[in-house]
Amino acid sequence: MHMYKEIPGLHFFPEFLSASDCQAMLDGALCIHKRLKNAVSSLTQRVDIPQPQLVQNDKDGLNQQKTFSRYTLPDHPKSIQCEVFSNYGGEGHQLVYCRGNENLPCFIEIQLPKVIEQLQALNLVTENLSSPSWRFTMNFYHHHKGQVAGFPFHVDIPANGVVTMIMNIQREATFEITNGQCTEAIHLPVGALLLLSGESRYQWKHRVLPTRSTENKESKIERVSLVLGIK
Ligand SMILES: O=C(O)CCC(=O)C(=O)O
Ligand SMILES: [Fe+2]
Repeated sequence: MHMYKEIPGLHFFPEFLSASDCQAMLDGALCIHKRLKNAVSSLTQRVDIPQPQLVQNDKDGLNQQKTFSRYTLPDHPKSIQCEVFSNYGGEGHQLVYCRGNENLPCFIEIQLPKVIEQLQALNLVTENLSSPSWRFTMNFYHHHKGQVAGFPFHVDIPANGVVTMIMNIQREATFEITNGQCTEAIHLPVGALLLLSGESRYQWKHRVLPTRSTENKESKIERVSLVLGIK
C-alpha cells in the first residue's frame, strides 16, 4: 500500500485486483452496458446536482445540471435499478449509478468481502459503517476525438458515501488530486484500488486526465472504472 503523507485519508493499492478479477468485472460492466443499450428507460429527467462548495466556482468543473434516465435491468437472479448520465464529466464519459445494496450488480457483490477486509484493516469500518449501505458507480470512458475521455476536477458528492473507492479495471490512467497548494499525480495501473477518505475525500478535488487513444473508433469504450461508496 502507498500513502501520501501530505494527503490524509488517501490509500493507494497499485495491485489490489488480479488480472482475472479485472477481466471478470470488466465483462460484468460491459454486459450491463449492453443491456442498457437494449432497454427502455422508465424515466428521463433533469436534475440539479449541486457540486460541493470547494469546486462550485471552478469554471472547468462539472456542470450541476444533469439529465439522467432510469432503467430496471435483469441481473440474474434479481433485477436492479440504475441511473444513467450521458456526458456526465464531459463528452465521452457515461456514468451509471446504482444506489443501495439491492441494486448492486452480482459481479460486484462477490468482490465486497475483499473490499470490506481492506476497510477493516485500515480501521475505516467504525460503528456506523458496520452495516454498510453501498453506492456503486460504473464509469464508461469512450473514444472521443482521438482521445480516451477523462473526468474533470470534482469532489465526490456527499451522497456517494464517506469512503469512496476507485477500481481501475481496463486501462491505465493518470489520476490527479489537489488541494490548491499541493498537487499529486498518481499513475493508476490496471488492478489498482484508490481509496479516498477523510480530508482527501472532502477537502481535495480530483480528476482523471484524458489520454491519447491508440484506437480509431469514435464512441468505443476504452476505459472502465468502478467506484464503490460506503455509508
Ligand atoms: O475513473 C476514475 O478513475 C475516477 C472516477 C471518479 O473520480 C468518480 O467516479 O468519482
Ligand atoms: Fe471522483
